[in-house]
Amino acid sequence: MTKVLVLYYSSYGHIEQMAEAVAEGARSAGATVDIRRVPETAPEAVVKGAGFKTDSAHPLIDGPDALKDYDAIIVGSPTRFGRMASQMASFWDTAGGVWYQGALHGKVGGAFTSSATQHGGNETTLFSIITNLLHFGLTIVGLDYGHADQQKIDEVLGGAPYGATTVAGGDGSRQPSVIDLAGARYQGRRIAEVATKLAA
Ligand SMILES: Cc1cc2nc3c(=O)[nH]c(=O)nc-3n(C[C@H](O)[C@H](O)[C@H](O)COP(=O)(O)O)c2cc1C
Repeated sequence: MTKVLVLYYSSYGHIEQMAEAVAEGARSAGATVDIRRVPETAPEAVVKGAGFKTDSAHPLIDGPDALKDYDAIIVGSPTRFGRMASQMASFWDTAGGVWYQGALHGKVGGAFTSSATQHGGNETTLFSIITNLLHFGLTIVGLDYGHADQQKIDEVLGGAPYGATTVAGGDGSRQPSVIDLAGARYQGRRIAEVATKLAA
């Protein structure tokens, strides 16, 4: 059975919700899915001062070698100054041994993100994740226009051909919408389907 890892970091829960939707989509394609977080690396004073969410039902990933156990790896991170969060980059920066072994070559990958504003850098964040994954040899699957609602313009929404996104608002009060979550599910399903086909 195809094994999918949804690996994420989330300070305020938007990416956590998107991760669950991505996982749902992958499961709907028949895959076995694990959702894992990367460790918090911000100082305690920042975590407390900025009100980061510290509780989660999802366990931490058991080190970089755990990446080898999956057919597909889908990475989610909030936007930080137009790129992935340092917490996520920091995890990948410990995976040099996995890179050296070429252990992820040919696996399927994808990216999803959240930003405060619609044009605050979510697409460049997706590409910062995708760039990282390409270095490890993953074959990237985005969010194709089969998720047709990404073309709507009558409401604020996330979603780009490069990956599922959501828009949190300047104060973080906007939650992932029905369409944003549908995009995340669609991408999860598509990635699991591609991974299953490549493994056949
Ligand atoms: C240090 C920092 C930098 C950020 N940079 C951006 C940014 O460049 N563009 C943007 O739209 N939002 C930015 N944000 C807002 C986050 O992207 C937003 O809080 C996040 O998408 C919410 O997702 P989460 O609930 O999963 O943490 C930033 C937030 C922080 C704390």
